[in-house]
Amino acid sequence: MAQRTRRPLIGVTAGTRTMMSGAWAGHEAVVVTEHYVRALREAGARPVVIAPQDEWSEEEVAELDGLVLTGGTDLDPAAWGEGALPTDMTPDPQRDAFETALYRAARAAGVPVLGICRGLQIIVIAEGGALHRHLPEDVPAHPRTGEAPTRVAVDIEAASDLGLALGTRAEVTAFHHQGIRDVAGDLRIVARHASGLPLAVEAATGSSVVGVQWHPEIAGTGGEAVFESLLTAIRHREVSERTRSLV
Ligand SMILES: N[C@@H](CCC(=O)NCCCC(=O)O)C(=O)O
Repeated sequence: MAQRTRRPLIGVTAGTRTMMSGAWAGHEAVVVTEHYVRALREAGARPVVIAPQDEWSEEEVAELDGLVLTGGTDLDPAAWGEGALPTDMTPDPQRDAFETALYRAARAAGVPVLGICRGLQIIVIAEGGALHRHLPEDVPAHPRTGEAPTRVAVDIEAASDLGLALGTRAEVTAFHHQGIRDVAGDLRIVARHASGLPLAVEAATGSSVVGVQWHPEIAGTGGEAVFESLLTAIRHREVSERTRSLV
């Protein structure tokens, strides 16, 4: 086993899917694409998959160095006071509640958070915001990104962690049919598409929170800098905690 220093421990959330074949057909499986694990490993981190069937205490979340909220199905619109629509993907309220609790515990503990696609939407709703339910109807000027992974251009605030990581304009891979309608709480919009649709948020104060509507974990899409930015936030936290303990 290679001798190495302790890599930052980053929790990676997951969804569930029913096994379709084999001895365990009909049983639930924990699912996360390997892209997230590979992207974190290549950034020098130690990814640990967090099963949505589990329950983590605030103390256990505080043991993490970072948290990545991953992509997946639509959120339950009841969370922001709306009803079901025919365009909705089947929500997973248990996963919604679990990831929202993880996010809140991470924020309380000062653990840096990166939200990707659905993960960004979990952050927006947890902070009191709301989502467009079906972009082809709600923002017709926005490219159709719900049918297949699609390359789109995004304009990024220079004075933001994402701006430092990616510059003020980037081409990214998007795969979503819902999007940010309103942000609230401690979030600020730091990136938009030319259609006007917000595509990324960051926390205005406190520990690092970055949420992107696109998929930086997909290899060859230029997303590495987003994961390096998470690792930088983790290092900054370690240094500030070490400095605080010396005072
Ligand atoms: N359902 C929401 C979020 C879309 C999303 O997270 N897509 C990625 C799915 C693949 C993965 O698991 O990463 C929407 O459509 O807006």
